[in-house]
Amino acid sequence: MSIRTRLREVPVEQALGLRLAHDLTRIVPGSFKGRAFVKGHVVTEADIPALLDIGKAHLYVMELAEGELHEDEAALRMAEAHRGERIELGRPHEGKVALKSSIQGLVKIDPAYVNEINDLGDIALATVVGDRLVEAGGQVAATRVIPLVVEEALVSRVEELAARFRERHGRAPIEVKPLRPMRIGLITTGGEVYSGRIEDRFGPAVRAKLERLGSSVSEQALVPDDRQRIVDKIVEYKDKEYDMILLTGGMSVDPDDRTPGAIRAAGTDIVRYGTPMLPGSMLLMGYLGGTPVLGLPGCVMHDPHTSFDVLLPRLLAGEEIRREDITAMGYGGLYGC
Ligand SMILES: Nc1nc2c(c(=O)[nH]1)N[C@H]1C(S)=C(S)[C@@H](COP(=O)(O)OP(=O)(O)OC[C@H]3O[C@@H](n4cnc5c(N)ncnc54)[C@H](O)[C@@H]3O)O[C@H]1N2
Ligand code: MOO
Repeated sequence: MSIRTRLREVPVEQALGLRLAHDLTRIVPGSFKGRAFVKGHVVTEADIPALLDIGKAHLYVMELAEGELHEDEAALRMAEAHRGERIELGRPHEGKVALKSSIQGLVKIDPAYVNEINDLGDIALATVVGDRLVEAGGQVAATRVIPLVVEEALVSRVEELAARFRERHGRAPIEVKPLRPMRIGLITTGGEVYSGRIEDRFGPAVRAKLERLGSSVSEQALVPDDRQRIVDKIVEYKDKEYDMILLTGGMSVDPDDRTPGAIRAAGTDIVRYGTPMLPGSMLLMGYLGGTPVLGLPGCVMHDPHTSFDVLLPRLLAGEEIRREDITAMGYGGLYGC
């Protein structure tokens, strides 16, 4: 690629609307040294006296050749091509444009698409990992071109790939899904809690995780380690049409661990018992007539980043969790346990 954009020297008074070819420095001895004007800045009426003040009677301006784009415009056009619903663009800063979420939600980014764009060369598209929670105002990606000036054809190619993605998938390559407020039934198993030997600490922890994402526990039941009692409660909560049923306690290998068997016996289709993520490996994911049913292992009570915390935003965004989604959680799923 040979760039034909040229530098031209012009008197300051004739620079209105032209683009600075490089940063201009201002020095005030003892108090300031820094950039007064940034490379790529388009000169305005008000800038002219300020430029004369820092001793610039002539400037180098950039004359973009036909079919070439300045880095700021290239970044803006690419960001616009990638972005979908609930994504806002930042202003170009040092040639890069940020994509930020306008809400708390689930960020969707297609990894194959990101690779395809970066494989074009002369482009950086850096993103967070998709299918994760993003807070309102949180940055999910940033993009730029590498040289100061690029062929417009490169940006057009990005726009074509983005358009093709939209056609195939019915959505933009980068977007954020809103979370739905859900009503949740919580079943707390464990004889030690049921009998009052110890205070329930799982309930408050699960409530806090749900409320932070706009959902709430509608009802909580304490149940002893008795398979039939747990089954009955699951069926009761299904009949009450809660959006999701969560169970805590008894998820591992002790003789008193009745919860996975009870979830199965209630008629739940088990997507997977056991999740390749640490912490949270003993999590069970299933569906009972379309209602998500999860068995939550002990670490969910005290650890802020478990397999439950990864799956919850997806469930609240209304996504169905499949076996392959659980399988994929192992790569990058070691958080320390
Ligand atoms: N040999 C193995 N040991 C453990 C395994 C395993 O697979 N093999 N799994 C480990 C993992 S991972 C977890 S997590 C823990 C606990 O799993 P459970 O979900 O079965 O938890 P419990 O045994 O029911 O309880 C553990 C601990 O937490 C207290 N607890 C439970 N519920 C409440 C509550 N609502 N409020 C307060 N405290 C609660 C309970 O009394 C126990 O002290 O197992 C590992 N070990
Ligand atoms: O499932 Mo355990 O909760 O990994 O620590």
